[in-house]
Amino acid sequence: MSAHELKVDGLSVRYGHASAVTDATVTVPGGTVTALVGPNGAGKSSLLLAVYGSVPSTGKVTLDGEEVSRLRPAARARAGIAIVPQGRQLFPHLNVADNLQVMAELLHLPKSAVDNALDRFPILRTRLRSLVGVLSGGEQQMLVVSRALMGSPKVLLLDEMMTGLAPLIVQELARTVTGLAREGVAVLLAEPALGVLRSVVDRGYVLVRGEVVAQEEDGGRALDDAYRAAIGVERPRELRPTG
Ligand SMILES: Nc1ncnc2c1ncn2[C@@H]1O[C@H](COP(=O)(O)OP(=O)(O)OP(=O)(O)O)[C@@H](O)[C@H]1O
Repeated sequence: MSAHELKVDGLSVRYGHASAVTDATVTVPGGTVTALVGPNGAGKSSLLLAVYGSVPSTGKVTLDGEEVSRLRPAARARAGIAIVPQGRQLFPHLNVADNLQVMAELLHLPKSAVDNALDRFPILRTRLRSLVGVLSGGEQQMLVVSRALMGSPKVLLLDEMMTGLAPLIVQELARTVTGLAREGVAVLLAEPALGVLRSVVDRGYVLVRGEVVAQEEDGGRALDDAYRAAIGVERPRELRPTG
């Protein structure tokens, strides 16, 4: 698969008179995991939602050189942009299969798409008829990722995907995300702290008060340092290089 590329150029999001994102320029090349880090309220979700088209914005979003900024969310999804939203946004009173079916219909996919979506996380096959509300947090997140992957997206936006999950689940999801990036998907993950994701992140941006204040190309550890410098927090002693 060839590598895809998402470009966000001069993107701004306003809610009434309040500015959530100001003139953000971010590139997400396929083949790498790109992170967007910033404190709570920095505008990470707003930027991701604007790329997906579910909040209004100004600026330009292009996917593989084609402008998608004027498309509605369903059309952007069909163009290849997928999102794992913060808070998951599943239908808790529908079962696993029906939650996937809803996305299959949105993307105009054949019935077999539901079955294919389960290949990444086989444990979900054993839960097909379970109501989503009774799944564990980890299973729900696997379902959200499976749902996002149904249309074989070119761009995957992940909003605080790891929050509140057990370390083993985080590792499994991180492996999946890295694999997708290596397949050429342009992966952008937003987190308020990288934590264990430091080791899977290749490059990224620091967002503070809606503005991109730093860009880092040298991996998650360097991005973490840039983030700490931007918000004026020192790295804990155990994370500092020795010697
Ligand atoms: N629907 C909305 N209406 C009005 N203001 C909003 C709305 N959504 C977000 N905001 C405001 O926009 C700013 C950016 O919020 P956003 O959720 O994008 O940040 P974030 O970095 O994702 O934060 P968090 O990590 O807490 O989700 C915040 O000041 C927030 O209060």
